[in-house]
Amino acid sequence: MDSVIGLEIIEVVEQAAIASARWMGKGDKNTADHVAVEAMRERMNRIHMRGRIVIGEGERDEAPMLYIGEEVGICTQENAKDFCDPQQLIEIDIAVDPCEGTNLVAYGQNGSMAVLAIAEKGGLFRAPDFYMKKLAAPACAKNHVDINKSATENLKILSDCMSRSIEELVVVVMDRPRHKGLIEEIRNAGARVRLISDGDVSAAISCAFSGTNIHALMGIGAAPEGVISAAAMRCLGGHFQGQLIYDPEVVKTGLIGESKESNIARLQEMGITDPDRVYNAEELASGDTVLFAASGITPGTLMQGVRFFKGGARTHSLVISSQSSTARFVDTIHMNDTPKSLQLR
Ligand SMILES: O=C(COP(=O)(O)O)[C@@H](O)[C@H](O)[C@H](O)[C@H](O)COP(=O)(O)O
Ligand SMILES: [Mn+2]
Ligand SMILES: [Mn+2]
Repeated sequence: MDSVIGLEIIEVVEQAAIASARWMGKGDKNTADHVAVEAMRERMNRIHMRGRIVIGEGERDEAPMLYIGEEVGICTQENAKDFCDPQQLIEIDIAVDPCEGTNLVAYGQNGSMAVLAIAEKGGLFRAPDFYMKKLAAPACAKNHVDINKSATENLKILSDCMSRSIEELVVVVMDRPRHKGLIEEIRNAGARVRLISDGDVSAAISCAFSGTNIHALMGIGAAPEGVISAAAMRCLGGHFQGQLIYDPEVVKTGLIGESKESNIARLQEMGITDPDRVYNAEELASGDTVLFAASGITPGTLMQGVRFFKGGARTHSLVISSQSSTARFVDTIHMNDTPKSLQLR
C-alpha cells in the first residue's frame, strides 16, 4: 500500500493544509474547514485506489463532502469507466479530519493540522460521532499504564517507565469543565498540566516522540479523532486506549444524543454490543497495513504550519507507515509560479 499511495497521501494532507491556512486568523472556522475538505477530496479523487470514507465529516454537521460512506479515488471521476477498472484497484478504508482544530485555525492559534489515516478495507474502527475517553503515553509505558486506573496510579507507572519523577511529567488535557476533577488530580499527584483548547490528535501522537515535552494525554475528546490518533500510535508503538462515552451526563454538552439509553441503542445498531469496552490502538486500527499522514496548518509540537511566500507555499508534514516502520517528516515547497529564488530553510 505504501508504494502505491504513500507519496500521494502526503499531497492530500498538504493541499488541505494549504487551503485551510489561507483562512488562518480570519475568525471563520466554517470556511477554514470547508476549503480543507474540498482540497482534500479533490486531491484524493485523483489517486488510483478504491477508497471509502469510514470516518469523515459525517454525522456532526451533515456535510456534503467526505461524508461517512463516500467513495473516493480515481473511479469517482467523470467518465471513469473509460479509463479505470475498479477490480484492478486496491480497496481501502480512510479516516479523515481535513481540518483538525478548526477553532485553532480561525483564531490563529497553534496545533491545527490536516490529517488522515488509511488501512485496508475493515482495518479501521468505525467510530460513531461520540466522545471517547483517551489515554496516550510513550512506548515505554505501553500496556503498563491503563485507562481503568486512576490518573494518580498512571502517573506513578509513567514515572517508573520513564525513569523520571512525577514532577517532571507533562500531561495534556483538553480545557473543558468535564475535566475539572481530572486536572486537580493530576496536579495533586505532582505532575504538570498543559491545557489545550482543541487538537487532541496532535497531543496524543506527541506522546510517542521524545523531545516534545508531552508525556501523556488524558481525558475525553471526540471518538473519530481517537481512531485517527490510534492509527498513528499503532504504527509508532505508543500506548493508546479509548473508551466510548455514551452518557450525556459525563460530558454535559456537545455531540452526544439525548439520553444514555438512546445512545446505547445506537451503538448496538452499529454492532457495538459492549458500550463500555476499552479499545487499544491495535483494535482501533487493526489493519495489516496502516498509514497515517498529517500536515501542519498552524505551527504545532510536531510540525510547522504552512508558510506562504510570493508564488508558493512551504508545508511540513508527517507520514507514518506500519508497512515500512517509518515516520517521515516531509518538508515541501509548493511552487505556483516559478519563483526567483527558493529559501533553503
Ligand atoms: O479539538 C478538536 C476539534 O476538532 P475539529 O472539530 O475537527 O476542529 C478535537 O481535537 C477534539 O477531539 C474533539 O473534537 C473535541 O474534544 C470534542 O468537542 P468538545 O465538546 O468541544 O470537547
Ligand atoms: Mn477534529
Ligand atoms: Mn475537523
